[in-house]
Amino acid sequence: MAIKATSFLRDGSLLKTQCYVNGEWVGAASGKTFSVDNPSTNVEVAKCPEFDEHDTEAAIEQAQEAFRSYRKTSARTRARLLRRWYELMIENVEDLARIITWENGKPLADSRTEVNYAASFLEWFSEEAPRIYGDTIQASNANCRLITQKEPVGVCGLIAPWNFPAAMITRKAGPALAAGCSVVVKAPAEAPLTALALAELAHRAGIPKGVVNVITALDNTVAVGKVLTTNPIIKKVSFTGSTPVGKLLMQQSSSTLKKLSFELGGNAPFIVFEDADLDVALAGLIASKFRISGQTCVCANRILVHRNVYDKFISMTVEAVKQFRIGDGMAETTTHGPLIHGRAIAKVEEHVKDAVSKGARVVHGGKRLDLGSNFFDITVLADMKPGMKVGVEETFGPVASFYPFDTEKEAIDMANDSEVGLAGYFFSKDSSRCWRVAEALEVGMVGVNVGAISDPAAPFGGVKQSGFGREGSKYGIDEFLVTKMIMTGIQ
Ligand SMILES: NC(=O)c1ccc[n+]([C@@H]2O[C@H](COP(=O)([O-])OP(=O)(O)OC[C@H]3O[C@@H](n4cnc5c(N)ncnc54)[C@H](O)[C@@H]3O)[C@@H](O)[C@H]2O)c1
Ligand SMILES: O=CCCC(=O)O
Repeated sequence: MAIKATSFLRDGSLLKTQCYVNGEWVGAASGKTFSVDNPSTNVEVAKCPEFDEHDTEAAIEQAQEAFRSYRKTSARTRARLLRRWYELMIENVEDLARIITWENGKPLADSRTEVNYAASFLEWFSEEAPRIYGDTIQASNANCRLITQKEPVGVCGLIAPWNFPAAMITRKAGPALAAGCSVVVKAPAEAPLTALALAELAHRAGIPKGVVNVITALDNTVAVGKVLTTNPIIKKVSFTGSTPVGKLLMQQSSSTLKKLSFELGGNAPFIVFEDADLDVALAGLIASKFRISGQTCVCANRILVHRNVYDKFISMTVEAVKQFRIGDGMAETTTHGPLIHGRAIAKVEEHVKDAVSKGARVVHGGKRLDLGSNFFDITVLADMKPGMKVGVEETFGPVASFYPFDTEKEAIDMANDSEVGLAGYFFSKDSSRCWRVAEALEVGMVGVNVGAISDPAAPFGGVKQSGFGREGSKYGIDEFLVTKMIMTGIQ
């Protein structure tokens, strides 16, 4: 039974439960809906439309129509629209944060941080929009003049995950709109209300109808994804999510050779050298490992600690996690909330059991909590060994697993022993080592003596099976642009 949100939102009209297509709020043609549940309580918070292939195709066609005129707007106009969208997010931080916590479960403080982070991508790309440049090139033929100009790639399909239901959308929609593209956003089924609230703010910001479209689906996710990756109108797919789904979408997108950027899963190494400042390393670990209970792609997943400081650093970690307050994300005192759903809990539980069965030691936590079906205790595992599932797969939960090492080479080899390469962190006071290790790590992003690396100014993305393309930064807009060469013959 859906609960009324107006009781805890200042502006109840931000809670939208229909899809946003061509500037209008619409349901699925079939009338079907799916339910969105609060992970803290498992209580249904809303129902959203179950879009199917036909609904999706209609949204894509509207986006195509909008693209024809939007691509011709001036960069300054697009900058102002994005700026206004940004300002509206900032004016509504509290309501947006509450919607995130309601459907995603993360503590309110984390949700507020996410809204500010998400808005920062709109601000950043409002500033990038007027700074799209081409080149003047010396043609080989003296009778020709050669320039390049950047053009918007076209209608984009944006597919985002539930763990950052605001930021993973603005990090794509911001550069897409700045470049002059229109978008069809497939909101995550677990947390679609945030995306719909963002659409409402885009509407209020005056973004022309059809430029931003937000659609929802649960059971039809695969069918909707198939349309977004095969429909010839879509020229670009930007996907953030797991590596297995990324592989499927890449295969599907090959049928029409779409431009792609894929932000996929991670398995971040976090190395603490003997010469590290352990207090700094601990602060970095708490920020990296336990942010939204370990459900981020850049979470430390394998904590490699020099044997001489191994026991001490584990004790320090246990003392720190004892201060956490696990509970319903809506309570201001909560520091760590539930996991997103039962499948996430089952995976964490399986990883812990697997590690223990192969000789790992549970130093803290290790089990479900009696707070609701989606709560798992903050867990610290010691004596980890290669081959345990925690080290091989992305756990995506509150499990800190510690591996001892003896030499720098051993640490680097262990860190690089992964199919994926998104983020990596290490802590050391030796500046030569800092350069050596930063350059040796096979990842797209390195945190040196820092555990929080997310910044709209920084290029975010991975190598290996963590995907390709960069979001944020001066590079993020290129993902939504194509280069046109114009050669002019002169008489
Ligand atoms: N690299 C990054 O920037 C980044 C950021 C956040 C999350 N992630 C990754 O995302 C994963 C967690 O998110 P998730 O559980 O939502 O991932 P997921 O891959 O299951 O889903 C991501 C999105 O894709 C949709 N989806 C799933 N199957 C689809 C299909 N066949 N066609 C079209 N869409 C489909 C989902 O509904 C969701 O909207 C983790 O692996 C995490 O590391 C990566
Ligand atoms: O989950 C991955 C994204 C996290 C971030 O951008 O900080």
